[in-house]
Amino acid sequence: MPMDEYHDLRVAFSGLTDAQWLNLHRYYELLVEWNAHMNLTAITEPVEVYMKHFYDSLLILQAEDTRQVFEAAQHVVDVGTGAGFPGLVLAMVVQDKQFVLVDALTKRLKFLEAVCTELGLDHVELVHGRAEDIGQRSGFRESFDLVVSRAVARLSVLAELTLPLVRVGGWVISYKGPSASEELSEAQTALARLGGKEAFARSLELPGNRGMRVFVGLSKVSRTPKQYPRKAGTPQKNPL
Ligand SMILES: C[S@@+](CC[C@H](N)C(=O)[O-])C[C@H]1O[C@@H](n2cnc3c(N)ncnc32)[C@H](O)[C@@H]1O
Repeated sequence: MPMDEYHDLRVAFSGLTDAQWLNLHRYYELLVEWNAHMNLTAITEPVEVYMKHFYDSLLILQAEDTRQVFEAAQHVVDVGTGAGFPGLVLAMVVQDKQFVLVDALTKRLKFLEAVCTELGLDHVELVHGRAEDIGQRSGFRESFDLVVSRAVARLSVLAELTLPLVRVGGWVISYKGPSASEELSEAQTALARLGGKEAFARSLELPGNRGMRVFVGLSKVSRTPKQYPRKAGTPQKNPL
């Protein structure tokens, strides 16, 4: 990486310790290495990975309302984490919480396992499965303080994949883009049925014209009725 780009990145990530910075670097190397034989990310150029995956994942720590929710949470789950965004990046810089990373694809979990083992991230649990099934499982259902999720489904569907996992009083923070307000109006029935309530939509710019991140915060105000989530595939085929 050219020195000026390295310098700009170091400034963008200046809140990190040297150890965290080195861990992110190793994560980057493993991501690109594994990506050569499996589909983990379309973005591989170093600065773009750092900004669009790592920096974006950590943006939740920057706005006041999202940071407060995140800091108050002890037990966090990332639904549809893929190659670890945002959950694994957050776990690399925050050691005093328990993180669960869920994904439906085994091969992505294998990659995450390799990263966690090499970097000694023993506060991260990897769970293979569909959110619809995990949301009905005891030990997972209504047991998390916070669900985070990026690029998994529209809010009307995502609400059914995430709200059943959250305890009453907990939160879902979804990493959305400019379609957030449209998705929110489409999701009102789902929120009402699942015990969720729209609490905030916070927009932040990614540096260098890389687009806008809109965090949608949903609070869990009442228990989710037992029939939700419905069986795997139904939320997507027939959104509430
Ligand atoms: C487009 S990728 C996004 C990955 C990552 N969150 C990111 O932002 O780069 C969507 C991921 O969600 C997972 N996924 C989709 N539906 C799911 C479900 N119902 N339960 C668990 N994982 C799911 C997919 O396997 C995939 O890894």
